[in-house]
Amino acid sequence: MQKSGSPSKNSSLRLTSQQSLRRLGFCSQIANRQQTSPVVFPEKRSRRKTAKGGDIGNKNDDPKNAKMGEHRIDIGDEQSDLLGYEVFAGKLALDKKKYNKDAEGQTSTEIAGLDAVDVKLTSKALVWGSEMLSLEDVISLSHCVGLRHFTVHAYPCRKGACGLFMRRGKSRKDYRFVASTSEDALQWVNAFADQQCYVNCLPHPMASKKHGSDSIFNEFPPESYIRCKSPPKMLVILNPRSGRGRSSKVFHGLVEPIFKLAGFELEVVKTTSAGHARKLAASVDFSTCPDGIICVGGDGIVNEVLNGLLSRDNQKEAISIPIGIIPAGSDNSLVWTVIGVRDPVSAAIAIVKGGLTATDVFSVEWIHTGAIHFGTTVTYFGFVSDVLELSEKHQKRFGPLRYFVAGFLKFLCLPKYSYGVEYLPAVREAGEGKVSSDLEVIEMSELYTDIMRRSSKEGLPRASSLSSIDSIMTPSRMSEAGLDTTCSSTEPSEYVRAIDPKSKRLSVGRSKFTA
Ligand SMILES: Nc1ncnc2c1ncn2[C@@H]1O[C@H](COP(=O)(O)OP(=O)(O)OP(=O)(O)O)[C@@H](O)[C@H]1O
Repeated sequence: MQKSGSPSKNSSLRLTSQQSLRRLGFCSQIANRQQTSPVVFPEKRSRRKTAKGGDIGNKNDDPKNAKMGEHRIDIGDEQSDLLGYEVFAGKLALDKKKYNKDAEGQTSTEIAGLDAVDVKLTSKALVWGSEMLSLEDVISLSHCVGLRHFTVHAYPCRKGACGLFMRRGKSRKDYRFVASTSEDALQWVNAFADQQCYVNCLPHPMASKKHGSDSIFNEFPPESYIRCKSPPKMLVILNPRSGRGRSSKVFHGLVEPIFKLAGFELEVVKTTSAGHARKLAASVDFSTCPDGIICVGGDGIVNEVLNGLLSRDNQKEAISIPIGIIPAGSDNSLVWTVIGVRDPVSAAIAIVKGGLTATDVFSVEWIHTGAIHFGTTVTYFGFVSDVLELSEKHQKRFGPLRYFVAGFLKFLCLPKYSYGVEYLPAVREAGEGKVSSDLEVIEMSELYTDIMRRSSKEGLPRASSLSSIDSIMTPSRMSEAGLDTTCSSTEPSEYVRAIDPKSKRLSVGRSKFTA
C-alpha cells in the first residue's frame, strides 16, 4: 500500500498520452466476461473470403454426415457485437491430440483422416462447430511455414469454473488445426496475424543445418511469409519479498510462460532492497525496454517505479512508458481498482493483448525538504499512515494480516495528530447541480482522512491544491449548502475548511484541531 503526503500544486499530474499507459490495464472485460456460446443454427450466409476446400476429410458434403451441418454456426449480422466481422473462413480439421511442441514438425501424412469442419475467424473470435474461442483469450500461434497445420495457444476460462465453489480462472489450452494445403494454413496464420495475434514462426523441419545452406527451406526465413508484429521488449521489476515471498513463483510459474508464448523479450531484475525499483526506473535506458516496465509485486513496487520514472529529467518521455502490473503482493489494490483483475494470469493476458488505462497521478510536496512524492490511489495522514508504516516491519511475518497487527499495536498507544489543510477553490463548472448540506459534510468527512498528511518532526506540510475537494467545496456550493462562506474567493489561504471531529460539521477559516 502506498503512502504519501498531501498533493501540491503539481497535483493531478495526469498521464494523458494514450501511448503512455498502453499496457496498464484494459482487461476488465477479459476478467469479468462470461464465456458465451453463440446461437447455433443452420448456415445460410456466403463467406467473404474462403480457403479452397481441400483433401482433408470433407464430410459435410456427405449426406451421412448431415448431423455435422446442424452444428454449423452462423455468425449472423457481420457487425454483431459478439463476434465482430468475418475475416476468414474455410475448412479445417482439429487435431485433438494433446499439444506437443516437438509435434510441430510432423508432416501432413501423420494427421490424415481427421474430420474437417467449417471454421470462421471473425474480428473477435474463432468459431467452429459449436465451439467459440475469443481472440481476447488467444496468446499466439505457432506455425512451420510449409506445413499444413498451425497451433493456436489460448488461455480461455476454465470450463465449469464459474460455480460457487470453484474459483474462476484461465488456463492454457492449445488447439492444433490442420488445413487442406500448406498455402491454406499460411493464409489462416496471416489472418490471425492481421488480428494482432503474435505468430511464433518455426523453421521448417527440413530447414536444418544438416540439409545444407542451399536447401530451398533455408532460402527464405519464415518471417518473410508471415505478417507478424515484432515482439515487445520489456523490463520486469520483481520484488521477491512481495506476497510473503511468493512473487518469484507466481512470475516464473504462471506468468513468464504466457509472455514467452507471446514472444515477449524480457529482462528480469529482482529487487534487492526497498528503493531499488525506484532507482532502476529512474536510470533505465528506455531503448532497452521501449514497450514498457512490468512490475511484479504489490502496490509498493508500482509506486516505486512510478516515482522513479517521474523523478527523471526526461519526465515527458518517462510518462510515455507503459507500466504493466502483475499482482503478486499481499494486497494489490491498485491493479484491482484500475484494471479490474487480481489474478496474475489475467493481468499477464491483459499486458499481452495491449490496451491502456490512463490513471491520474497526484503529487505531494514536503515543504521543508522540497521532496515530491507521487501517488495514484490514496494518501494518508496520522493513524492510518502510521499503521501502514509499522505494517511494513511485519511484512514477512504476518503477510496480509500485518495491517491488522500493526493497527492493533498502534491503537494501544494512540498519539495525537495535528494538521492543517489548505486547498485552492476550483471554478464552478457550468451545469453543476445543487448539493445538499448533508452530502457536503459526509463527503468532506470521508475525504479528510484521505488528504491529511503526517505532521512529522519536520513540521506541518502544506497541500496547495487538491482537485477532488475543489469540486465539492466551492464558495457558492458552501452557501447553497447553508454553510458559512465568510471568506473571499481571491485568497486561497482563506479557504481552509476543517471538520470538527466531534460534530462532523464543517468549520471555516484557518484551523488546527486534534483528532
Ligand atoms: N528486495 C526487497 N527487500 C525488502 N523490501 C523490498 C524489496 N524490494 C522492494 N521492497 C519494498 O517492499 C515494499 C512492499 O512491496 P510490495 O508492495 O511489492 O509487496 P506487498 O507489500 O506484499 O504488497 P502490497 O503492497 O500489495 O500489500 C515496497 O514498498 C518496497 O519498497
